[in-house]
Amino acid sequence: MTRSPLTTPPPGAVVPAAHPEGPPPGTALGSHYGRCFGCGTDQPTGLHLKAVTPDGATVEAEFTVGEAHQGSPMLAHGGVLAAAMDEVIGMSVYLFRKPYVTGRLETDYVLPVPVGTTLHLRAWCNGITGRQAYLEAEGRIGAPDGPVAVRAAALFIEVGMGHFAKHGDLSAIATELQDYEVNP
Ligand SMILES: CCCCCCCCCCCC(=O)SCCNC(=O)CCNC(=O)[C@H](O)C(C)(C)COP(=O)(O)OP(=O)(O)OC[C@H]1O[C@@H](n2cnc3c(N)ncnc32)[C@H](O)[C@@H]1OP(=O)(O)O
Repeated sequence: MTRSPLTTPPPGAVVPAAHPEGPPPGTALGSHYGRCFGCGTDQPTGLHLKAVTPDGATVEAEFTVGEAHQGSPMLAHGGVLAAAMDEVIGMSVYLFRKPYVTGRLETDYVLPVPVGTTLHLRAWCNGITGRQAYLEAEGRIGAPDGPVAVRAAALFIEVGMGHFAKHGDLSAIATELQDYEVNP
């Protein structure tokens, strides 16, 4: 992965263990919000990521590129692929049971991804220090050990739930998402 210093964990950043109250290994991770473009089931043109955590600390997911996801004819749009990486990385950091948002997302596009391809995504944490979490993901074509098509590195910033109350609609999240403390 080609990455900038902004997404490289500094010395002293720690990779957390699975949270004791997090999902057990093998748990399917449902959608956090039905209208989410990444994982929502009520978003017709969304990515409909299907995710599982194999170990309570990382995420594996599948995303099948559809007609609605094209950039050039019958090939996935780069922004859509970045959205898939953002989503799977977001799912992985929320395993640590604190709300984070994307601060920076860097993407390497390695292979074109045709419509109809199922991308096998994997995301993991390289370290957390203070409010900053350093994460990484890859997307492989056709199988978990298929050729790498996309790689991403990200900096996520921890926020309080007040972030969503101030800037968005906390009640819409809170009604669907029971795992988080909703008081800012
Ligand atoms: C509910 C469950 C749902 C569960 C959801 C599961 C899946 C969701 C997946 C999708 C995730 C998204 O797309 S989230 C949506 C896209 N992202 C956003 O909308 C975020 C918009 N940006 C912001 O709101 C803000 O900029 C923040 C919160 C990121 C940071 O603002 P702040 O809180 O005031 O903090 P600030 O002091 O600026 O920054 C804190 C530290 O981080 C550093 N920092 C901040 N931003 C950056 C940056 N872009 N690049 C480098 N470094 C940065 C600062 O230098 C500082 O370092 P130092 O001085 O401490 O060293």
